[in-house]
Amino acid sequence: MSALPTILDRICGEKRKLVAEHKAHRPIQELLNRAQDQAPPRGFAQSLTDKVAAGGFGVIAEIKKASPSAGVIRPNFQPAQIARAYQRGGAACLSVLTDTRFFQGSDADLGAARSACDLPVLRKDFLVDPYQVVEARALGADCVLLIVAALSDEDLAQMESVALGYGMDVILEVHDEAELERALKLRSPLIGINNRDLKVMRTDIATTERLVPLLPPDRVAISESGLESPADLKRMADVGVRRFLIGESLMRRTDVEEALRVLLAGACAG
Ligand SMILES: O=P(O)(O)OC[C@@H](O)[C@@H](O)c1c[nH]c2ccccc12
Repeated sequence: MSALPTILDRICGEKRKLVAEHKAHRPIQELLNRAQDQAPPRGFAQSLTDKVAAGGFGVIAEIKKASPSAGVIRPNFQPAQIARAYQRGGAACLSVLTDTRFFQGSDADLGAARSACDLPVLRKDFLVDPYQVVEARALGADCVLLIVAALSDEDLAQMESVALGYGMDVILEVHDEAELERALKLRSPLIGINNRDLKVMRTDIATTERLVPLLPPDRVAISESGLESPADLKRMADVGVRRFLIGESLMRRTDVEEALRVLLAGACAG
């Protein structure tokens, strides 16, 4: 019995073809050399922890022009400007969508955002091959996201070890109990609980509330997707979660610095 392909299957299928093309154009050795030439990663997990230790929230603010679920989110899209505004607004880290086909992002967006500020940057893409992890470091990325639903245990372990070998941080993204169990067999302490089900694109922040009690004490949760208001962040803080990945609700606002500042101030008050 074969289930219908999900959106995640489609995206990852296309990604595999793209990676094959990239490999033909740019041999891995060239990428390895470029990755080797990069300055060391800016501490991504550390930056989140610093904000939390100071009594605040660690926000990974996302730079994203469009998404499959929402279409175009931000028509006037200037990654460098947004990066600086996010930093001024209190972000701990940035996430930059580099997928072109579904999110209208690019590798160049990551470079532009990262060189415009001092924040550590997550390369947000659908990684299906270790080649893309090396590519991420060659682009200057400080962290990669590995989507447990999209990868075998072997691929996860291999890609994680390449990233950790470069001193990058790794977010292991899960959406349910079975995926969490697989993530816990890996080494990275950062567990991204995606409130959005990438198979059907439905979002419910109760997902974080359900999964976070299952995390052992040596892992830290990052609640991802669908977070919009100070009340949402307070609800997450009530179950002990103080690290967030926030995109669309900020990207829809003209002044993202003000939007982030207001969100954080509202969540910290009362
Ligand atoms: O825009 P939102 O709802 O605030 O969500 C941000 C982020 O969590 C979301 O973009 C995301 C989480 N995991 C992903 C994996 C691939 C692409 C995108 C994502």
